[in-house]
Amino acid sequence: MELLIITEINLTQDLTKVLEVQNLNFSIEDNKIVDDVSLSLKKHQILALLGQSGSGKSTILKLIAGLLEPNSGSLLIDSESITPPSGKLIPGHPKIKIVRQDNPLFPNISLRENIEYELRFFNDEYKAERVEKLLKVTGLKKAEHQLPRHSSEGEQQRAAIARALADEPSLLLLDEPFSNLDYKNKSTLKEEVKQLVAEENMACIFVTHDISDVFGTADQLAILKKGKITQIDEPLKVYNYPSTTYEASISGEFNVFKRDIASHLFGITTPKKRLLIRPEAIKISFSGKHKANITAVTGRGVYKELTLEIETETLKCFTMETYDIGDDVLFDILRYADID
Ligand SMILES: Nc1ncnc2c1ncn2[C@@H]1O[C@H](COP(=O)(O)OP(=O)(O)OP(=O)(O)O)[C@@H](O)[C@H]1O
Repeated sequence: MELLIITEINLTQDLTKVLEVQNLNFSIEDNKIVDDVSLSLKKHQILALLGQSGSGKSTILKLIAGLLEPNSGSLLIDSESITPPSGKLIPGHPKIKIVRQDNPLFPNISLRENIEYELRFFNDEYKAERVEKLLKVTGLKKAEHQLPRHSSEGEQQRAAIARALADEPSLLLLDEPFSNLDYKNKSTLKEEVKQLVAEENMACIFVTHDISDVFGTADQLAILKKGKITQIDEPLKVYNYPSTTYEASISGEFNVFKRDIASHLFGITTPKKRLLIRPEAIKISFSGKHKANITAVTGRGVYKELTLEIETETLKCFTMETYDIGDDVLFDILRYADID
């Protein structure tokens, strides 16, 4: 009978769930820094945390890593409760690794030796095999004997990630892993992180200020405001259908119109107070339904931002085509979001 009950419990457990955060709260004196945060992550999933500076992104990572003790809430890793750091000699859970910008590599040993150091308690055979694999997947084989100070920012960042992965964690936490990298290094590292998360059978949370880091990398995007998650969903859903102008402004540019104006100008009836339109959702074409006049053209690198005037309203859109101030254009609205 007892055996039967245990089997039933195991069957209801989601074995792919790596992390479960429930109602996490953290304050410093009266200042609420993390406010009732809940989230969960399965194996192979990547979650991005995006929010204004000071919205609590790094603090959430530190709480999950066990570097800070929450005031309340619970954390489960691989369905096991994590003990908060108080009284522990080494804080944190061995299956959770965090890479922060302020925990640099050991300066006087090579990138390879930095990774090997994490594996010092393992036997030589496993150590050699693991280091080789990590050097390969992080693209560091050529740079393995370099000292950190003789290595590029990208190589140092990759070595810090490889070092964190040495001991096969279930969850990798990355605090702003892509900042300070040039475009090429950034896209390489983003691809490597995705590959590592899949190959190493783990989950990952990364913090960023830049929405472009999120697309193509993260499966889920959480927007933070004053310590609270205000929206969490697939990145494109958050981008195309932000809940409020806060989520919209954190993730890009937008146009917003009051309900009656939207109905009058575009014939769109929103059930909410306002209509939000991303500049990319406006398509200029000869068969467009709406007519506007171009009042400004601003260069934005490879594309241009056009300001369109319709009656007394203006609306911004992006284009790769050449237009001049004063041109009349026809356009369609491909997508919009209803917001309060
Ligand atoms: N040790 C501390 N003492 C007092 N306030 C703190 C401490 N650590 C963090 N804070 C405050 O908590 C808030 C959240 O900080 P946190 O570093 O988590 O934000 P963040 O979203 O990661 O910001 P950024 O994007 O600028 O790195 C900030 O207002 C910060 O000033």
